Amino acid sequence: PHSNAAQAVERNIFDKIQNICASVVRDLTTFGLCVVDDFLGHEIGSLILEEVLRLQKTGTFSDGQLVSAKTHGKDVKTIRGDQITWLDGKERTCRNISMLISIVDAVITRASKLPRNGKLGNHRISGRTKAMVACYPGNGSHYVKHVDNPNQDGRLITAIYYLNKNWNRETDGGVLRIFPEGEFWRDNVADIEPLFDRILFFWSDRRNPHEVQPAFTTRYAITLWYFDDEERTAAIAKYRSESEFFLQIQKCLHRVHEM
Ligand SMILES: O=C(O)CCC(=O)Nc1cc2ccccc2cn1
Ligand SMILES: [Mn+2]
Repeated sequence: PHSNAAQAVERNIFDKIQNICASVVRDLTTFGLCVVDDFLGHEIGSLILEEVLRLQKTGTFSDGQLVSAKTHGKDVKTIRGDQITWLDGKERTCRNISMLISIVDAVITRASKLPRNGKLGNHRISGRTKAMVACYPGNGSHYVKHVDNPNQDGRLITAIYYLNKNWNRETDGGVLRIFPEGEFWRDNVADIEPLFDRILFFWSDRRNPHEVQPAFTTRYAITLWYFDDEERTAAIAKYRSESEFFLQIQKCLHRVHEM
């Protein structure tokens, strides 16, 4: 049996998760996005940051794709964009990142099962991608405006956990600018600073085009994408039939060459 103190802590965490789920449902339904600050607390956030820094030191990050920085329309130099690595959360060396993943899983699962769960009510969520750990080197690297899931690949919600202590948008840049569609926003944008221990949820589809503005300090984030069951199943079936189709074409072409 737990001590009273442990029971109090457990109840506190449970209440916290309940409140977060309620705000995820309310804010996704009303604004198409939801920001939660002080998600895990300073100690756990710092442990996660340490693991990410260790991953970077051990060179598991891929080299970020090259992006050309344009000035007055001329390609002045190609700079490295974000460096990324994918984790399934079972790695022994990333226990704290694994804990983050299971907590976000719990929040999304519970939010999608709450009664009166708004627009989440139309979806069954039972899967997600691996966790993508991203690092912007801070050399002015940015991410061009895009939609995460423009063509129904199954991804419903993007969840991004930020790890950047003492971030100052004036000097460090790196703001995530979302151009949400929907009545509430009209022509306004949502500028999200990548603050330490902040988590952001938003619909992954065309409702939320977004860009990362040039970052001038190293900028870390961990992203998870959650699948809508139906859309994901359809996307896999479509992918299978398309690759079948291309295999058939290849065989025909191959036969033509042999003739
Ligand atoms: O770091 C942020 O604030 C968000 C950055 C961001 O949008 N990253 C991102 C990264 C992606 C990598 C591969 C495929 C699609 C992707 C879509 N979005
Ligand atoms: Mn994106």
